[in-house]
Amino acid sequence: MTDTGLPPLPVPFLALMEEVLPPDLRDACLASFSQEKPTSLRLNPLKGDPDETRRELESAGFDPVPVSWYPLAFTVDGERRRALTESPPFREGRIYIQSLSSMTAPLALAPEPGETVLDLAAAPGGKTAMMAAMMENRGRLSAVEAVRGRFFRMKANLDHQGATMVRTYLTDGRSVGRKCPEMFDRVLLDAPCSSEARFTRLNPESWAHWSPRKVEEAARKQRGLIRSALEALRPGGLLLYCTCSFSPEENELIVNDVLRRDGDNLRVCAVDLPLPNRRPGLTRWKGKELHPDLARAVRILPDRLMDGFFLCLIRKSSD
Ligand SMILES: C[S@@+](CC[C@H](N)C(=O)[O-])C[C@H]1O[C@@H](n2cnc3c(N)ncnc32)[C@H](O)[C@@H]1O
Repeated sequence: MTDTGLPPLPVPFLALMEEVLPPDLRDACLASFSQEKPTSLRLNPLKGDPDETRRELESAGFDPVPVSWYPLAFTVDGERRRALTESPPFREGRIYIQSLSSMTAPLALAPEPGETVLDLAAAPGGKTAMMAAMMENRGRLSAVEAVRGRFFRMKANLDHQGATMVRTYLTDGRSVGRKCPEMFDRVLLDAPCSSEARFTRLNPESWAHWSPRKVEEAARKQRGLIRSALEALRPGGLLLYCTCSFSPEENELIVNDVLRRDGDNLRVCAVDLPLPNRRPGLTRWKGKELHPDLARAVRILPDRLMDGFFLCLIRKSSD
């Protein structure tokens, strides 16, 4: 037990945070692991008029607070979460409860109606459904998931959200690049990861399965998935790689690996998201210089509203 009376975070994790967090923000970031965040939600235009849904939430006393960088996102008091899940807008799929960090990935990739898009690690489908809404259910959106139980949960979620354009595939994402080379305009790889950004001292179970070895296992899978994602991307297309982990081994080092192998054909692009808590990706780790383009990757630092997140937008050259 520590000052707050809450269980302490694991020591190796705290050592990692010491290295990856900017010194001036370290205390505030670490304090966020002890705080209950508000519940965030996204209005779903595929199932109802967003203005009407927002007014309905207001009339029901949820006091939705707008999020400055995304007009369809709101937060409500965390104590109202249960009531929210029992409300008609939630039951009818007109809102989706989703972390704010999670919403940044589709926004950074910015799929457009009519495009051909791949979500390579998609369950439970929150980002897939958001992309279907951004694409107005027009074009082609393929969602791949390797774990059977999660796959069927995703299908039910997509159905509930009115994401009718999505084709779902129960398969290993590492095989997709080979089967569908250069097919997609945009690819989202929200990679399976060690989920370090989900840790909360309010629930020690959140890190029960974590260890530095798990990070290495996740990194191995991520290396296979990113290669498949790049193979599936058409020349000139965009890949968004993201995780909810802090470990550079799962983030910058994964991208560094593909940039070193195929740097002439890949370029890291700037992500246009006005978040106050974003910082550049690392360009140096454990005494090793990384590809300088990684400064254009984004580390979202945890705060009282958002979980930590990593985003990297990569364009494949068109020739
Ligand atoms: C971070 S979660 C995705 C969350 C999802 N994008 C969302 O926002 O709802 C990563 C997913 O990848 C799945 N996964 C793990 N290994 C995979 C593989 N080899 N191919 C495809 N999906 C995989 C996991 O089961 C998990 O559902």
